[in-house]
Amino acid sequence: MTHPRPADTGPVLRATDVDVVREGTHLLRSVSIDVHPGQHWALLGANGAGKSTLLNLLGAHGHPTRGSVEVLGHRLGAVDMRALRSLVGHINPRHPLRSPLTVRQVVLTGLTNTTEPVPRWQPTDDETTRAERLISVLGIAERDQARWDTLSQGERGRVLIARALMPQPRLLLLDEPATGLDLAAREQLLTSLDQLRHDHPDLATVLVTHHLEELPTGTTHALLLREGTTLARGPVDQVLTSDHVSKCFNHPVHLARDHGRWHVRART
Ligand SMILES: Nc1ncnc2c1ncn2[C@@H]1O[C@H](COP(=O)(O)OP(=O)(O)OP(=O)(O)O)[C@@H](O)[C@H]1O
Repeated sequence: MTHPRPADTGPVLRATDVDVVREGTHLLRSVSIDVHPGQHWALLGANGAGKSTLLNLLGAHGHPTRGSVEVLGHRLGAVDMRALRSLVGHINPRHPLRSPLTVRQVVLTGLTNTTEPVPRWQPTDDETTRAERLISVLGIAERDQARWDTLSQGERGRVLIARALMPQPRLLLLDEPATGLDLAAREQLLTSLDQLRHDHPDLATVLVTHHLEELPTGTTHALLLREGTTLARGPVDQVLTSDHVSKCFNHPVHLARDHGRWHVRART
């Protein structure tokens, strides 16, 4: 086993002909994806299509049954998975924090990769400035000193994105980040994601959702999964068509894009 260091060139993610079989069932079948710096992928599919299964592989949380997965240039199976995971910004929506930390303290725990602050550890001035900048980009600057247990679900989601970005990962994985948010919170989150992508042009992201309305305007590519197989994959305007989305969700829909955002309605 080697200790991984992020490779500087090539795709940040490469999955090639991946199968995942659990208890005799194919959860993924021959799925491939290459994600390069600066690309922002949407992973779409109906309930049970295999999105979370694929995202877990891409975040080095599991191994494929067949095929290969390379994360930041390191092939799963040949590196220390825990160390590799620490290089990927992966957000756990059920962040298991118990103590009443402030927004800023939670964001800073992204540097120590711990839930609670490490005793006697102090951030440098640069690290504190970066935390402040991320808190501002994520639109939660007024809540900087608010305690975690007083935050709304939408605010917590944005704190966790800022936390995941503290170690300056080259890859950010987002699993349904807008689930449960009200209209304003969802729109603030999407604006923040677009701002983030603008500020960090080399950052790559993969975002899972079933709702096309929840895609940020900066989405560049999409992979549509249906029953564990790839229905379409590539640049977003080629993949997100009414025909593909109707097949993906097994329901006739009309898809439109307006001011960079997508809207879906049932076809009559
Ligand atoms: N360990 C397992 N053993 C057997 N089947 C599993 C296992 N884990 C997941 N599944 C099944 O695999 C399928 C894909 O699950 P997955 O969570 O990846 O789908 P998803 O696209 O993320 O779905 P959702 O949109 O509902 O979150 C589902 O039918 C699920 O029930």
